[in-house]
Amino acid sequence: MSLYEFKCEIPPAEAGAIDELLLNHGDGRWSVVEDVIVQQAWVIGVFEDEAESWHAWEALKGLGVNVKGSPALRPLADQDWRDSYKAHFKAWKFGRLHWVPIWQRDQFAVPAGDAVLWLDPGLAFGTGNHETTRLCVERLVGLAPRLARDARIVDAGCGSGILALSAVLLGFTSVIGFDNDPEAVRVSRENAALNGLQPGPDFFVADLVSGLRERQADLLMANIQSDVLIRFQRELIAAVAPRGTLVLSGILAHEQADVLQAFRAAAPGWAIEGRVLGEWSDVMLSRPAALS
Ligand SMILES: C[S@@+](CC[C@H](N)C(=O)[O-])C[C@H]1O[C@@H](n2cnc3c(N)ncnc32)[C@H](O)[C@@H]1O
Repeated sequence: MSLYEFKCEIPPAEAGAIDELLLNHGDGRWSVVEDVIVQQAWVIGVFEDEAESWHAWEALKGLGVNVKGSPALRPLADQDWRDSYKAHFKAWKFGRLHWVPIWQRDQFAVPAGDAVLWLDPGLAFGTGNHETTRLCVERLVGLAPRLARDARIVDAGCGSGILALSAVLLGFTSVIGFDNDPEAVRVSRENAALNGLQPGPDFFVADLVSGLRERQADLLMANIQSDVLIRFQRELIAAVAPRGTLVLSGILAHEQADVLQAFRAAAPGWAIEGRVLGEWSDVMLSRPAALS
């Protein structure tokens, strides 16, 4: 059976709002793909036939989605469907770390003194070409010099494993990652193997309750959407060790004030601050050594 890909460019500044609209509307056939390097964004849907594609397109326009240009519809061969995500992953760097698609391994020259994480995200989230991942990576790289090599690093909602694997690349030896999507855990393990990081981080299937139960992290990163972060704030806060840090991402810029307010109230005495990157933002909390 041939599937059809329906793709249309959207204004990049509206990508976050459109993503949220689709999430609220509950139509999982569409996704928003952004390339923050070339500043372009698209809505992409995969459908069983042409008629269904056009029907879904009309429904999408009915939601008031602002599009740029004309949509493109094309049949997908099985291999196309499996590989369509590859068009949206571009190599990028921060400091001396590079994140590079595995299919560029033969062409990519790693500059002397730099380190590279080869990634095949498959259908899991986490190429780094999204602001939410970049915000976390920048926090991780920024905090790394202040952390002991055996600091306990936790990547909650690991997606492709990019954050946990980056931590290993930075030299951390006690790293775990979990996700409630078994496919993400499979992809994370595969990415660990691609980089020869075996034994790499311990990746396992868990949600924020089971994954954080009785856990103490020196750095806990959770790039998950705002409502989920707020719903599980008790579990997230409880899993941070004294002097530890909690990095929250996946927060639309307009939601940041709500997340700051919720976590400030739930973690009195902790330092808290946030940054904004485009339409997205993060929140970082630092637990004091002891609460008076
Ligand atoms: C935005 S992706 C982040 C992936 C990666 N950590 C990154 O920074 O690019 C969020 C991930 O969290 C997972 N997730 C969502 N809700 C979760 C929950 N309640 N417990 C565990 N994982 C969850 C999703 O399956 C997804 O893989």
